[in-house]
Amino acid sequence: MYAVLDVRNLRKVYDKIVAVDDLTFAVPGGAVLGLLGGNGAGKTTTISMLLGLLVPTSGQIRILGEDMLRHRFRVLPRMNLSSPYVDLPHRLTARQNLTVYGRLYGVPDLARRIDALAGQLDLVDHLDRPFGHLSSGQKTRVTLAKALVNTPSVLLLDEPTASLDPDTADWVRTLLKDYQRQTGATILLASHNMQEVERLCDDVILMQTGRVFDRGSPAELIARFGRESMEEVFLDMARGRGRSIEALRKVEAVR
Ligand SMILES: Nc1ncnc2c1ncn2[C@@H]1O[C@H](COP(=O)(O)OP(=O)(O)OP(=O)(O)O)[C@@H](O)[C@H]1O
Repeated sequence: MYAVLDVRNLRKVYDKIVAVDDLTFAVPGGAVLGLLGGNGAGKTTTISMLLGLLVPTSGQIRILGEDMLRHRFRVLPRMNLSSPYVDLPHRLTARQNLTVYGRLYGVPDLARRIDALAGQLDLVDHLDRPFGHLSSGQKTRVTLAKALVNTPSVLLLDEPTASLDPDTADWVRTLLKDYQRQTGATILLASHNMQEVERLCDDVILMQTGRVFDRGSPAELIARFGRESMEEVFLDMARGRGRSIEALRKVEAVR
C-alpha cells in the first residue's frame, strides 16, 4: 500500500544526546499513527524533522511521495502542524494571525474559512482579540485553527489537547476524528495522553529514548502486554516491564 509518510532509519544526534535512533515507519493514506512516549522520548524531534525544521543526522523521509530532504517545498503546502511550541504574534488578533497563515497557504475564500473554523473551535467571541490576551486553552484552539486553515492532507499534531480542560479536549478529539474522516487526511499524533491515543489512533509506536519500543494498534498492544488500557501499557514501558520490539523479534527468530 502507498505510504503517505515513509520514514527510514531516521536518526538525530544533538551533541552527545541521541534523540531519535533508527526510527522506521510507514503510514498509509488516511491512517492515524500515534507516537507515544514519555518526556524526552524523541516525539517532538521526530515531528520537527518531518517538517524540515530540523535536519536529520541520517535517514530518509518521504511524504506524499516526495523526498523531504530535497523537495520539501513541494509538499509543505499540503501539510500543517499544531504544537504547543508554536507561538503566534501576540499583538495580532486571532483573526489577523489566521489571515496571515491562510494567505501564506493561498487558501481560497479565506474569510469564510476562518469563520467556519472559529465556529467549529468555539472561537467566535475571541477572533478579534489579540492573541497574547487569550487563555492558554483559547490559544491552543487558535493554533488548531491555524493547523486546519489549508485543509491539510498530512496533519502533524504535537500534544494537540495540551492545556485544554477535559470537556474541551474531548470535543476537540471528536473534531479531529471528523476532520480525518471527512478529508481522508493522514495524521501523525505525538502524545502522552493515553485516552487521546486510544480514541484517535489506528496504529501506535511506543517510543523510548528515541527508539521503537513496540508497535501495534491500541487493542494489539493492550492484548500483547496483557493489560486493560493504554495507560497500563504506558506504565509498563515506563517502568521497564514491557518487551521491546527488538526483544519480540529475537523471540520470533528463535521460534
Ligand atoms: N535543541 C536541543 N539540543 C539538545 N538536546 C535536545 C534538543 N532538543 C531536544 N533535545 C533532547 O533530545 C531528546 C528528545 O527530546 P524531544 O523534545 O524530542 O522529546 P519528546 O518526546 O518530545 O519529549 P516531551 O514529551 O517532554 O515533549 C531529549 O533528551 C532532549 O533533552
